[in-house]
Amino acid sequence: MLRALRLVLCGRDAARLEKVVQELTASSTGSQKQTYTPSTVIFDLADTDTVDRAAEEILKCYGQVDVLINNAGISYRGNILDTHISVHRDVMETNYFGPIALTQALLPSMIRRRSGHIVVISSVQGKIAIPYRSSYAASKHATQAYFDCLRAEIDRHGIAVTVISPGYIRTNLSVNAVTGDGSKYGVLDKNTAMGRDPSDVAQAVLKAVRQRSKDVVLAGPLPYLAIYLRTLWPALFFKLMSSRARKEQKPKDE
Ligand SMILES: NC(=O)C1=CN([C@@H]2O[C@H](COP(=O)(O)OP(=O)(O)OC[C@H]3O[C@@H](n4cnc5c(N)ncnc54)[C@H](OP(=O)(O)O)[C@@H]3O)[C@@H](O)[C@H]2O)C=CC1
Ligand SMILES: CCCCCCCCCCCCCCCC(=O)OCC(=O)COP(=O)(O)O
Repeated sequence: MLRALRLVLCGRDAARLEKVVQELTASSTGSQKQTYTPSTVIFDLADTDTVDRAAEEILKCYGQVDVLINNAGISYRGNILDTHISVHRDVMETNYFGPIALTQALLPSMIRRRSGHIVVISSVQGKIAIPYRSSYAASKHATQAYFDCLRAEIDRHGIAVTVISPGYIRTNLSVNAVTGDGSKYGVLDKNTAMGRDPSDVAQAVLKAVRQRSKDVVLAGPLPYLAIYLRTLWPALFFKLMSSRARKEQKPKDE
């Protein structure tokens, strides 16, 4: 039996979301799957005061949320000595407080239905911390911890939690990253440009949802090794990270 897909796309840029709606509508024309025209809800995830209202709007679209995918995020480039505390707060608002506020606002309706699936796109940097990424790695470690706690707490209500930890993906993440003074980094890093195709990552996320996986690392052998090293041989991992920090040292560090 064909199941109709009902999407609610959320973001802070109405025009950009509208473009996605048009692309999805055009790509589903003539396909086998029956797809509703996606709905949109516009809000800034970093403004946690607006998240409750956004959650109400999301629920009004189709009356329920089966799968919540927390994907929005922002990265950071900088050394800690030059980073204003407000930058750490801003990154935490988008990457941590926003997703947890939205999740908590939608949870009661899932618990009432004893059904639902919460997905969060974390990062390999939710499992290991690398130099010059302090705010970002901290926000992703916090994300990992919160959603691991949540999984344990809501399992008995029949709700699944999936944490996805990708390595580099070919997107605008590095271009949109903030620096220590809050300005935009604006550079497409080589690692990002050579990262995985976003649609491959999206397919892997859908597979994880279908399999109700709890924790998925989508990365190559080196990040995997680094994750194991951090647990099994932390002294070596810390040494490698110090050496990496020295090599990447920016003039302002000196
Ligand atoms: N690219 C990579 O190498 C990796 C990415 N990830 C994670 O993947 C997720 C998606 O990032 P990616 O697509 O790569 O990066 P992009 O910068 O290309 O996209 C980030 C998305 O997040 C949205 N966003 C950012 N801040 C807010 C906000 N305050 N409110 C609403 N939406 C917001 C952006 O919307 P807008 O267009 O309005 O700015 C944009 O759609 C992030 O959580 C990131 O940490 C994880 C590992 C690797
Ligand atoms: C003797 C054994 C040697 C083993 C060497 C292990 C050490 C190798 C370090 C590998 C570090 C991998 C970092 C991967 C980072 C990553 O994939 O991050 C994903 C992102 O979220 C990207 O965000 P960014 O803003 O940093 O582009």
